[in-house]
Amino acid sequence: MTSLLKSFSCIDDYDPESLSVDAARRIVLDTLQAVAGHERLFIRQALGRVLAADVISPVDVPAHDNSAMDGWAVRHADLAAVGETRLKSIGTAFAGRAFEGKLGAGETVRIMTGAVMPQGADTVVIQEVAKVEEGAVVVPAGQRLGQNARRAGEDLKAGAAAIAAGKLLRPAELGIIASLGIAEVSVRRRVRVALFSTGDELCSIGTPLFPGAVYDSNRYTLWGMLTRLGCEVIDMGVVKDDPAALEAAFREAASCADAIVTSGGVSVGEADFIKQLMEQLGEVAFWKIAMKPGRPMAFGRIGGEGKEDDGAWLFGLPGNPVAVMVTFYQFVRPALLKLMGMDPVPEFPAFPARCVEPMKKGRGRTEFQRGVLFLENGEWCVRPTGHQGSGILSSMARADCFIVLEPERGKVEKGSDEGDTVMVQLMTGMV
Ligand SMILES: Nc1nc2c(c(=O)[nH]1)N[C@H]1C(S)=C(S)[C@@H](COP(=O)(O)OP(=O)(O)OC[C@H]3O[C@@H](n4cnc5c(N)ncnc54)[C@H](O)[C@@H]3O)O[C@H]1N2
Ligand code: MOO
Repeated sequence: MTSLLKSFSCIDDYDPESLSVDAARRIVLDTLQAVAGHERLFIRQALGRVLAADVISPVDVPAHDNSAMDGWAVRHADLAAVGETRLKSIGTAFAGRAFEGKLGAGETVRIMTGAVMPQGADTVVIQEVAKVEEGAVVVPAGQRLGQNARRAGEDLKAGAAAIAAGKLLRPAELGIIASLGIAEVSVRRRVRVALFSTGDELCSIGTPLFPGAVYDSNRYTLWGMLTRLGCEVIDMGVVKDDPAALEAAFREAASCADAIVTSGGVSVGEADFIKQLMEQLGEVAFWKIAMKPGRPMAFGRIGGEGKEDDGAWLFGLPGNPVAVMVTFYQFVRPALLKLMGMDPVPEFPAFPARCVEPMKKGRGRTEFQRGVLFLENGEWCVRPTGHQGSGILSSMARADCFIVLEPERGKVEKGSDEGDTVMVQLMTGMV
């Protein structure tokens, strides 16, 4: 098979036993390309999709000079530098109903917010500072030329790219596209992700637990994270720890999906077949990362004979429920954003916070603890969410951030050499 991963010379150089989080993320992002398919959608359907081509503005926005405030449209040159100026009102301009005449010397027009600036006027005096006295409009000194007037094209210029290809369409972008009078846009097609859990101990909800069994929760957290990303999810259920069943599932998934996300079976136990099958059916880029939780995570490709449009990228996530979510947010989410066509793929928003409880930390690996942020005397603080075992999913459900402890860092403790300041990655509003 022609290698899709061969262009990564770093793959020859790294020690798979200790691949850093940054290196693993770089390999994933450098390997993947956006899916090729495009479709045209009405703008409401395009929410959460990625633009496939620049949106070129056919018009200036705003289309004409207009007032930003309710008040009086004036000619700045008429205003006295000192003292008051008395002007004669000659009409009214409404939004959507322009004043047709032209301002002459000493004249003003009553103007509403959004109304087209009358010919000759260059400045708007807000009504709160002007007085109407004995039929005259009295304007105090100190008005700035051009104040409260919005210029044609100041938001977007006709002929320029209003939104670039590669942008994820959020409500602000939908509004911009609508402001151009455009009803349809070209977006990348949805990314198809096949998903299955592996493990003989897994029981699906709706069936009673047999001795030693656990309910399959990973398929639900993964379905939720994938759905919020806007992927088309192909849920293939639970696959037993059996090489033949797993091989059949991989082949089926690779024939219909762009990416496959599995949970479980990536460690070194006697029923852990994922990496082995990946080697047999495709290629493995890496399978171990210097992090906790999520150390045994496999990334590679299944099938495809070296062609981009065949086969599927595989993310073999560890079975522990917290490890699934951590590896998803750290690697799978940015990878899927890249496949969706987002350019650039954004970094996880992160900032320093003071950790209010001491934490132990092993050197040599990145740890992703779960925490809750709060403000104390104007300072962002973070409290870990209790027991941090990688099977304790409630530690994740209570959290709104990851506390990221870098590889070289030891403990977190006030007064110690390493102190109590930690980096946190904000999880709220993600995806
Ligand atoms: N000798 C070693 N043992 C383990 C190592 C190691 O390096 N050497 N790594 C540990 C780490 S770290 C992790 S993480 C796990 C990952 O193992 P697997 O990916 O093979 O996962 P499983 O063994 O299948 O399951 C682990 C754990 O998670 C539960 N699980 C699995 N799938 C689900 C699911 N869909 N829903 C809910 N819970 C699930 C499973 O029952 C296990 O308790 O390996 C360590 N061992
Ligand atoms: O990587 Mo594992 O998730 O720590 O238990």
